Amino acid sequence: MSATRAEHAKAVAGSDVASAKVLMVGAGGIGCELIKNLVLCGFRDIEAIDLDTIDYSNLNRQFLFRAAHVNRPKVEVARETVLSFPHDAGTRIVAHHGNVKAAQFDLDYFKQFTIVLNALDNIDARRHVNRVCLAAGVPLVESGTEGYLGQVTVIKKGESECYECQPKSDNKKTYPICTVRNHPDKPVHCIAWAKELLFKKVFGGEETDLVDNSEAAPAADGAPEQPAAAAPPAPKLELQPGESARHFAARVFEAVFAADVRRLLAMSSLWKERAPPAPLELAALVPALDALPVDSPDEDQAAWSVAESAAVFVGALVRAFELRGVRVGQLAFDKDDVECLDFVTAASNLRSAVFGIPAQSRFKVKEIAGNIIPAIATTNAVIAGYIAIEALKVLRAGGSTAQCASAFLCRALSGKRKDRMIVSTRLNPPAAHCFVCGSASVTVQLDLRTATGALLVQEVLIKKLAFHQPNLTKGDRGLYESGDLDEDEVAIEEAKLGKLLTEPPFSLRTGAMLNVSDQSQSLDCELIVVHAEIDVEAHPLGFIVHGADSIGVRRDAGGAGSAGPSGANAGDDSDIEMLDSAPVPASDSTPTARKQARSRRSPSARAPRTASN
Ligand SMILES: Nc1ncnc2c1ncn2[C@@H]1O[C@H](COP(=O)(O)OP(=O)(O)OP(=O)(O)O)[C@@H](O)[C@H]1O
Ligand SMILES: [Zn+2]
Repeated sequence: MSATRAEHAKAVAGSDVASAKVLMVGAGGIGCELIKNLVLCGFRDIEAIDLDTIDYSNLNRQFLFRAAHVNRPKVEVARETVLSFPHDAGTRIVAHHGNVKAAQFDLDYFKQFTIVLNALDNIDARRHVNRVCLAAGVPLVESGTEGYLGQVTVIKKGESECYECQPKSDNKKTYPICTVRNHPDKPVHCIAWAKELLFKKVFGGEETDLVDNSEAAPAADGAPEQPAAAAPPAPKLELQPGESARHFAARVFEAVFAADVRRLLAMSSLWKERAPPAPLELAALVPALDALPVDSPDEDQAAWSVAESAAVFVGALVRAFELRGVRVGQLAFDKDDVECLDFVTAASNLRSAVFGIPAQSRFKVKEIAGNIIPAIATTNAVIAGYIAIEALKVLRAGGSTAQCASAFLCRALSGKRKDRMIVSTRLNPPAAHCFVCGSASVTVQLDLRTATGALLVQEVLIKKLAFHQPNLTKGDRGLYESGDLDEDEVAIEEAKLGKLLTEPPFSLRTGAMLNVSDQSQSLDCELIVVHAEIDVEAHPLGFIVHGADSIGVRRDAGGAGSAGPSGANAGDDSDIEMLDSAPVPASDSTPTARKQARSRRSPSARAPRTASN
């Protein structure tokens, strides 16, 4: 935008803009565009929060960043670069490098803003900002992009639907852990195994058991089927002193594609109605191990043969040690890292060979394992433009959302006249069933014979319902506390997590009515705990949240009172999560699995820093 156009925008917007105090959350793809729009529109009092640092892969579209900025906090560089553009002399930008969920960004912090603009990439952070803005009564412009699709909407307490009024799917599929570990039947199960279990064990130093012994059927006398009962603990897969990388690779191969497969074969109950797996033998596939070339293969589009996969498996491990040395054991999967991708492709295809599943090309594995939906710079630019437009409407209406709309950027011409890329609709009113902006209660069904404090607090309250620091009470009895606690108090609260919900301090019975409150989100709601036998194949997390659940089925969507169980995809570590590669509708601003994982980094892991001019 030229200086003249900026002058024009300012004249149109008037003094509301110059006097507004605006908070932007996220300084990535959308945020870079947005902060530039804000400054050029004449906003003079801006604060921005982002927890990330600049990566090379951001440079193609996060245009405020250059190669020299790599590893610096995004938010600080965004501020510096944008202040090098023409701007009002009085423009003040405060950059906070930190997590928006950190204690310093509390209700009082949010209350000072005229408007908050989200430029985030994950549901968890969006839910948090949604809650704090509702409590603070500050209008929030929410946005998201995915590939060519994008969306902007405006949220204000009592006026419009909040971020959590409508069901959100995070586009992740979960696969039952037992299927992935013991009896895969799809390529994606093998890719999930290679990426989430084997890779983390070999490269990430995790002590994962690759076989689930609990699946061994009990024999007639009640003892588990052999050899599961006598099964040795999973061997550690680490390079031994004096061992060559090639021989280590061969040992890993033998452990996971032969010994583990024999362990599985011995669980005969698994193979009554399934074709049994067939162990592989490395010597038959790679006859001359010591002379094996270790280069990465050129072939990307066609699936490798089993022998080629075996060779790539060894080659990728050898190269990883040559290139990374002692850092093997602390690596995280990166789809753009050749060794990572070769290893995961080869390992998943070898596993597929064991179970008679078709092999996949490296290209396809990259797509599935890398959760790839390309980020498109133009989509971000269009959406950031719309965020600014909606923000201007709110300011002109004195903080009201009456003139605002939800805008959807579509992939093809759309709308009634089929002549628009951007379709807008009126804002929906708040949903009565929402436990966040309304006063509905939440019901959770779990098996009270086995459910622990950890299941209720960590899985239900934190992961499923997105509480940040939940406090749990029953009447005037405090059951669990989190947040601002000293070390001793933390130890006391942590000890409760191992307790059964039927035991003190919980002492819950079916139908118990609890209160959950979270000061960091200024949210409280009623939680009803109901005992039920949970079908763990259908609900691998071990609970069902439903009833007046904003992430279950809507009551007003036909199933009065019969809200169905919510999806089992709220970030469960006991299942394997993979992003479905299918594109999502524009109405769903979703994150990638990687991004969600990043948002779960604790605030303290990245100490907030502040810079201002
Ligand atoms: N809890 C949070 N607090 C502060 N900032 C956050 C939080 N969660 C996400 N963000 C920031 O939101 C921004 C989202 O932008 P975007 O998705 O374009 O970034 P990106 O992850 O670098 O892009 P890509 O994933 O496409 O490479 C990121 O810069 C990220 O750091
Ligand atoms: Zn709501």
